[in-house]
This record gives sequence, C-alpha cells and structure tokens, in this order.
Amino acid sequence: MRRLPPVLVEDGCSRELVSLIRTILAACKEISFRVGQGALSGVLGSTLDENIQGETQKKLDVLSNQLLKDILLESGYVKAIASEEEDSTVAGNPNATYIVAFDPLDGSSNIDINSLVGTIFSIMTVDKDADANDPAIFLQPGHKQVAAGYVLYGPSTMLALTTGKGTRIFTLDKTHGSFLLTHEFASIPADTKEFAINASNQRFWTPAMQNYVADLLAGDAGPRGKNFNMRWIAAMVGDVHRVLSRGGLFTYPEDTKDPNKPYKLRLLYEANPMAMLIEQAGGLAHTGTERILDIEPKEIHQRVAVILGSKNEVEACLGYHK
Ligand SMILES: O=P(O)(O)OC[C@H]1O[C@](O)(COP(=O)(O)O)[C@@H](O)[C@@H]1O
Ligand SMILES: [Mg+2]
Ligand SMILES: [Mg+2]
Repeated sequence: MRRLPPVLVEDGCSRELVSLIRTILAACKEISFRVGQGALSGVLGSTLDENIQGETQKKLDVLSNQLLKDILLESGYVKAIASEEEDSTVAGNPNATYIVAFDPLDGSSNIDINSLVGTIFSIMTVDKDADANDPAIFLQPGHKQVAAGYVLYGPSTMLALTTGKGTRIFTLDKTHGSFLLTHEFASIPADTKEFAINASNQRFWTPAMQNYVADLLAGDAGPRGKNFNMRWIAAMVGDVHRVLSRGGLFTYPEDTKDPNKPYKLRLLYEANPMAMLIEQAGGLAHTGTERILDIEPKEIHQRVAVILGSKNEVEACLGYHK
C-alpha cells in the first residue's frame, strides 16, 4: 500500500505543501494516541473555561488545539492559524504563504462516551507580504482552499484528504506510524436512502426543512416513494465519513432555537473543508441558498447552514427551499 507523501508528490503538490500536511498529521497522530488512551490519558472531562463561541471546552479540545498550534507555528510553514478554540488568529512565520484553519477536535460531546471524534483542517494560501497578524487573510471563499481534510479517531484512525484532485482515504498503520492509501478515490453515490439530522430541533426548522424531512419520514407511502433510514453520530466528522463511504445526506440546517445563533457549524474549519472533500468525491454541499464553497466569509468564526452529500438527494432537498 502506498504511503501519503509519494501520493501527494505524484499529484503535483509542492514540497512545502507536502511537509505542511505531514506536520498537521504529526499532531493528529499524537491526538489519536491520547484519544485511544481514553480514561488513562487523564484528559477526559471538561475544563472550567468556555471558548469565544460560548461553548464549554473539554480538556481534550484544549490539548488537541495546543498540539496543532505548537507544531504548526514552530514548523515555519504557516503565516497564521485560525482555530475553533482560539479567540482570534495566531501569527506564525511572516514570510510563509500558507494559512491553516482547523477544528482541533470535532464532536466534543462524544469524548466522554468513547465515541467518534476527529480533527478537521483547511489549507489556503496568501501573498508573501500579507500581514500575519491580520485575521482578514482568512476571509477567502472555500473554493480557494488548496487542501482540506479530516482525521477520524475511530476504531481505526483514518484520514480523508483532497488537494483538488479527488478525495482519497488513508488509514493510520499504528505499527509504523504511516498513513497508507486504503481507498484511492471516494465516489459518493448520487442516490441514497439515508439521511442525518438532529431531529430534536425539528420544531425550530424552517418550513422548507420541515416539509422535506416530513416527506422522507413518510417513506414509500409519501411523495418520495421509498423508505429512508436515519443516522446521527453527533460529530460532523463521523457523519461526513459515512456519507463519503456509502452516500447519504447530512444536514445541520438553520433553526430558531436560539435567535442569536441560527446556524451551528462553522464555515472556515467545518463547512468549507467538508464541502471540498464532498465535492471532490462527486457530491454537493450547499446552505439552502448558495454553494458553501462560494460564500465570502465575513469573520473567522462565522456559522452557516449545511446540507451536503449525495448529489440527487441534496438537489431534492434544495427543491423544497426554492
Ligand atoms: O449537539 P448536536 O446538536 O447533535 O450537534 C452536533 C454537531 O456539533 C458538532 O459537534 C460541533 O463541533 P464541535 O464539537 O467541534 O463543537 C458537530 O460536529 C456535530 O455535527
Ligand atoms: Mg466541530
Ligand atoms: Mg471542535
């Protein structure tokens, strides 16, 4: 089986980009080890702190963030980083041209129940003379990402990665510490009978989403004429991995539960990298009104509605939003 670096070199990635991706993965291997140690790691449970978004930080959120931040800033490959767990961006090498946005640990509520979590990352470029201290360098639409990926810490540790030439899946060989190519090109089936949504928010959805899900639930007796199955892992990284593996529709739509927070998922380090991975595997990623990768971000922790997955099913869902 092929190791990651030669695969990236064959794709025409620069030496620097390959090194940057390997640097991110070095931190992810350490996170994988800590997650695998579970209760023995001493980092389960919450801290007494909240992040800038008002969410309680888990000890593993903080540790994962520190590992990624330290290794990236020390590497010299990045001009700046943006993280879910950092109030603002953090400057790195002023002469570098890469910037990285990441969700150090996605699915935090799963940590204490030994369920799926992962790390999501997005890599973009900036001018050499751009100001490393200016958060605005991150405000680029997702179609400008040069690479995006996630590492899923499950029964095995897997990497889904795209540099714009398809989406590949690697598995961490823990005996050697290498990511090996185990799925050359992910291809999401256009049709599906599976969807993922947090149904406890149903009464807060827009009428369009209420109608769409009602028709899915009506099954073969309803207008869709087929029965659907439902799954919810409560970690976007796990739900997206299922969609990449066997198709499906995943959505975290707009809701009115908290009038100050109509959307849950973050654009720069959740929606954008996942949208690139999904599109590169033949799927679609939309908000209901626009393609996720075309959104012009206004701030680094911006949230968006997300509807992604199997092409025909996402289009069916969008049909209700017209
Ligand atoms: O708690 P809910 O409503 O099921 O939301 C789950 C969603 O929240 C998230 O866990 C948010 O990510 P973080 O854990 O990084 O904050 C997504 O991964 C997931 O899809
Ligand atoms: Mg997350
Ligand atoms: Mg997180």
